[in-house]
Amino acid sequence: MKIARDLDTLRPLVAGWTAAGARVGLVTTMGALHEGHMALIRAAREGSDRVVATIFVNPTQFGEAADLASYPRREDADLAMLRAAGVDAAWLPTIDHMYPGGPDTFVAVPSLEGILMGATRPGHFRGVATAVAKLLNGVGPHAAWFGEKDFQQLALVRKMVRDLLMPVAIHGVPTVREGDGLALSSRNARLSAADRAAAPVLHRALLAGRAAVERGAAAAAAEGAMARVVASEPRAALASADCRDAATLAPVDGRPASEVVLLLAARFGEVLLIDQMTAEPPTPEEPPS
Ligand SMILES: Nc1ncnc2c1ncn2[C@@H]1O[C@H](COP(=O)(O)OP(=O)(O)OP(=O)(O)O)[C@@H](O)[C@H]1O
Ligand SMILES: CC(C)(CO)[C@@H](O)C(=O)[O-]
Ligand code: BAL
Repeated sequence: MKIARDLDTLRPLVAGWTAAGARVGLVTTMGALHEGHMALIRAAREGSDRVVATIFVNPTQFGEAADLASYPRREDADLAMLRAAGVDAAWLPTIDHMYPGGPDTFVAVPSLEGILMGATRPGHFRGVATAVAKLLNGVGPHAAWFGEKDFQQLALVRKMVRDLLMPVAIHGVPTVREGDGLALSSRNARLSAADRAAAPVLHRALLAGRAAVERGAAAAAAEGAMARVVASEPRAALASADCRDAATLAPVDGRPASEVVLLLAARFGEVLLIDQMTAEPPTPEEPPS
């Protein structure tokens, strides 16, 4: 596996592969890798001839300096995991390479960046869109893979790529979970033992929300069902519980007519965890013929 820190190293490598007819796939990460990231790498390997993985803790998507400072960094272990997973090149850009002269030019997706998690973390998605645009431009892949756990991020990246006519396919990968249902996340390592034991309440709440949607309940009732399950866990502080149209993230009035996504965010101590699940409403009864 090649390791590149600047574009002068990365670009000739990718250009050589592309010239030889290889399809180059991309997986972007912020490091502290786990099995969720490995699922993205496996999907990228299946859909590409060469895979580039990036590790970059992007400062412009962090609101609180403390969150950025405490973000886990484990470069040696991460590189060993990428190598073992068959990644062809790891790109670890420096802050100066990503933001020469400091952050100035940004990519905005106003319809998606201020809602849901964007309301809880102002500025976060502008930073994500900007970093992803730069990583896509740096590598020039035929396709890139993102986790459904960060559902709003995936929707935002799809929209940005469509709106900016970027020649890349965006693929979603289902959320990888621990045996007790907790979605794998780099942030889980920051949970106390008691909060770690409490955190699977998010998954149970999503299952309750999905059951409500599948019974034909209104979106507000599914949101209420999720909120009640989270409230039953004293260590969890609910940040948001939403039932939205899965394709557009628009609010749903009354009973959903098509696939929805249930989105949950809750704090366990200082740690904000998110999770999501899609759900299909029951098909309406066929009118008698
Ligand atoms: N459990 C998971 N299953 C599938 N994909 C995941 C999972 N966790 C993260 N990903 C995906 O991995 C990519 C890189 O995410 P990132 O490096 O921020 O990891 P993370 O564990 O989500 O970290 P954080 O704690 O900041 O949320 C994103 O596309 C993200 O959606
Ligand atoms: C997509 C991403 C790499 C942008 O910094 C980050 O938000 C992440 O790891 O999910
Ligand atoms: N996985 C999303 C990155 C973040 O929370 O900043």
